[in-house]
Amino acid sequence: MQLEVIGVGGAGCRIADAIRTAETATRPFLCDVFAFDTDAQALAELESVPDDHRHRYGAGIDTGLNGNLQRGETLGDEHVDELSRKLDAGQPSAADAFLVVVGLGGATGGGAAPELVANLQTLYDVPVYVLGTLPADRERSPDGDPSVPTDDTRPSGADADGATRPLAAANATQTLSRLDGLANAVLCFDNEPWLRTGEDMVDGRARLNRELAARIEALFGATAQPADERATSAETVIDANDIRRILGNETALVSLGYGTQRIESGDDSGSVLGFELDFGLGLFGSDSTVETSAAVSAVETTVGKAIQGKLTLECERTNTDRALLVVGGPPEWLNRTAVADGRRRLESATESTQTLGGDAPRADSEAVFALAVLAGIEPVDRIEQLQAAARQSGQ
Ligand SMILES: Nc1nc2c(ncn2[C@@H]2O[C@H](COP(=O)(O)OP(=O)(O)OP(=O)(O)O)[C@@H](O)[C@H]2O)c(=O)[nH]1
Repeated sequence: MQLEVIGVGGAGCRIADAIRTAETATRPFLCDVFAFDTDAQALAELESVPDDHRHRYGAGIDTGLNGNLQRGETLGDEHVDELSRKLDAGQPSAADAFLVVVGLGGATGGGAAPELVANLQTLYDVPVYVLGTLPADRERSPDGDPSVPTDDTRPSGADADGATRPLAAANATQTLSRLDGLANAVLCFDNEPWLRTGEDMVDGRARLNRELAARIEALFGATAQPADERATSAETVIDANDIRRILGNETALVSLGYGTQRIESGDDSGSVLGFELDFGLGLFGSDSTVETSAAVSAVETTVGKAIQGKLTLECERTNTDRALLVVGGPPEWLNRTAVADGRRRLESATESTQTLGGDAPRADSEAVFALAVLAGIEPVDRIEQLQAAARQSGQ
């Protein structure tokens, strides 16, 4: 499966950048990655999006819209054709799906995303997903930078008690409601629980973006054709149709769970943990075998973390309509029975009757991972909290 990623606004572009960095040469899953922003400086600071795939729009706006969603929507409306045309610098028609990435609390990304999603839906015959971050409670400015003063012309103010800043909350709920019926699904990442105590968005965002990018790579990378034709094929392949079936096409909210465990391949003394010694065949070559108990335990542990650990958006697991489990890692660690048990465990945790599972062998990896996709998770407390914060601000 080939994914076309389009970041819009500061958060969207940084996360798109992190996704491109997370892609591995052995499992390419990205068609193109584009970054669109009104903020020239933020675009210049990206690391992996090619220069000719970065585009600044909105003449006369130098440092973003500072949370003014109305302006963002107007700009999105005015520039949507220009942004869509920019995609022709890549290969959008080869994409199996689009992923439009935005920080939902902002104005540039939130303002343009619904227009862009609607336009992509008319131009291409593949699903258009949104990956959106929810604003953190501790934010004091729309881009998460506490040093940026609040714009007094805007209808909001920082909450003394630390509750979600009403403007960011109002922007997020308004953009989510505009996306309803346009995006095939909205994958959510709630910034607040991922920040550490005392950490603000600017300090924490690179780490958060890496966490999120690892999950996106685990999901869409599982569908990639390995670059090396000799690579081990999956027992149960996950393809674009499976992803389409699970994410759906009714703007379901989606949360991702993830667990990973480094595998012990050896230590200085030459003894081997987890591996049965196989001197004749080369200790760590592809002929290495793994103790069944070690493989089963690694799969069980990562699946447990993916299902019961911290999600990108906390929700009642039993509310899930559809679910998918991907278990990946070196092929000799992907114990078939344990992977099948993991899928059943996800099915029972979510009580979903539509649960798929598959494996993603990665000969070059030193970890086993599990990714759980929970789709159709509404109602979600956190979204209701943001709606309440938005109402409180009269937005
Ligand atoms: N996870 C994550 N969230 C971010 C990041 N940067 C900002 N955010 C969040 O995204 C929201 C929107 O910020 P931006 O993306 O900078 O806003 P924008 O779309 O550029 O809009 P304006 O700055 O208002 O023009 C903020 O309220 C934060 O919640 C980031 O790099 N990673």
